[in-house]
Amino acid sequence: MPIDQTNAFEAMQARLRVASQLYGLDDALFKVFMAPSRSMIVSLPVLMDNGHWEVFTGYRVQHNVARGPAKGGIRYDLNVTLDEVKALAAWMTWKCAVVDVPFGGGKGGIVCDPTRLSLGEKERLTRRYIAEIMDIIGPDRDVPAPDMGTDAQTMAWVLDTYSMHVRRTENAVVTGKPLGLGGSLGRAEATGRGILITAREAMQRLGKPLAGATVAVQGFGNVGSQAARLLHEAGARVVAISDIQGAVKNDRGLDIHALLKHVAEARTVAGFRGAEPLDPKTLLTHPVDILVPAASENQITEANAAQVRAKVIVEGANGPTTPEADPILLEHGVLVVPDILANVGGVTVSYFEWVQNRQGFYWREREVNERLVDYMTHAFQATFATTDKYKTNPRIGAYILALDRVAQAMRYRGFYA
Ligand SMILES: NC(=O)C1=CN([C@@H]2O[C@H](COP(=O)(O)OP(=O)(O)OC[C@H]3O[C@@H](n4cnc5c(N)ncnc54)[C@H](O)[C@@H]3O)[C@@H](O)[C@H]2O)C=CC1
Ligand SMILES: O=C(O)CCC(=O)C(=O)O
Repeated sequence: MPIDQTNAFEAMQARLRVASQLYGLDDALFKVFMAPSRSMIVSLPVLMDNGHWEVFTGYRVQHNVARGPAKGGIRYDLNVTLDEVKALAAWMTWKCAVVDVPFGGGKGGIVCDPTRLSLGEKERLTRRYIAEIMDIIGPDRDVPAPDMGTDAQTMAWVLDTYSMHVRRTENAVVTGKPLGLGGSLGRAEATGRGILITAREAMQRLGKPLAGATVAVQGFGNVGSQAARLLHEAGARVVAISDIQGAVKNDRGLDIHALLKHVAEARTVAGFRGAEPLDPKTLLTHPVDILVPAASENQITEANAAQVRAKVIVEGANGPTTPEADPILLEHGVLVVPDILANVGGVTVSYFEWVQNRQGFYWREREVNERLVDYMTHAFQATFATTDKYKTNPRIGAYILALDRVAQAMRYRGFYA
């Protein structure tokens, strides 16, 4: 039966099906992996600044916890659906296994437009959400983190609300916190740093240096802005960037530090003086060596995949490529570093943050970054070794690597299928 290409959960299942068949996964485990182990839907009444009550819908999904507590971000966005959160939770299971950190997969979301909430409304919404999902989260159960529309301040409210309920300060309940509350050095830029690490590895596979390579980045939030900055600092030439409001280009290379200053004030890349405006629709097909989709799902589709001119795609976003686009990119010789490998930098440093909270001993930034390079280069090598072993593409290689590790944990725990 054809799948709905724009349904993120069906897109995850489609890749899982291919990987499971190639790997020879038994039917029972396949069925377990095809559905999340727990989905919670909560209704969140919030007193708005205008004196009226709004009722928001929130979700927390735990896909699999065989390897450890569920781990994954919280998304605030109007397009959040249960199926999207189920997909994001499953991707967290696979990511944590690919990079071999001892977590399962979880994710949360609230249907809201965070740009239209005041700080106070956002705080009340976050606190109500955490109070509602209180029973299923915790340092040994499920550890949230930031995702689209949430940030370190949101995580501070998560920590505080949870701590008020358990009547002690529990900073390991959430990661991506401010530094002064037990956050880790390096977490804010970790997903971007992971993109730098995997982009360098991918270019090396093509026998090309990263320095001098041209780059286009879709999305200039937490992930896209840090990826652009770090790639720029590593000597790559970032020539095009877009966000939800517009896009800019400069063939000689954008000055990313100046662009960051502009965005801090203007809240968009549009209007940046050191660049020309670009039609945002053409960002993904801009002629570059490396394309970094770092915005949202379903951006590279059957409709535009053949026009992609990049040699390498490093998927900063979760699920930016639809299943139908995969074979088209492959046919055109584009090397895709899949999301469940390319964007694991965030969860890896979240793991380091959780370890530091539990140790009560904090690491230097250099130690965090060196460990991140170590974890991610291992994950990259293991993914490509699996890809070669199964004669498949890197996305399916990453799924096979992950499901092998999760299946092994399931069997150790007594799931003898
Ligand atoms: N924050 C994190 O640590 C991690 C985030 N991710 C994924 O990375 C992606 C981005 O997340 P964040 O940077 O945290 O979100 P964010 O909310 O900080 O930034 C999102 C950016 O994408 C832009 N954007 C949204 N739709 C767009 C479109 N259609 N075209 C161009 N730009 C668009 C927004 O304007 C904004 O600049 C998401 O898929 C998220 O799940 C993955 C791993 C970790
Ligand atoms: O840092 C984390 O725990 C998870 C971040 C996240 O939501 C993701 O990797 O998609």
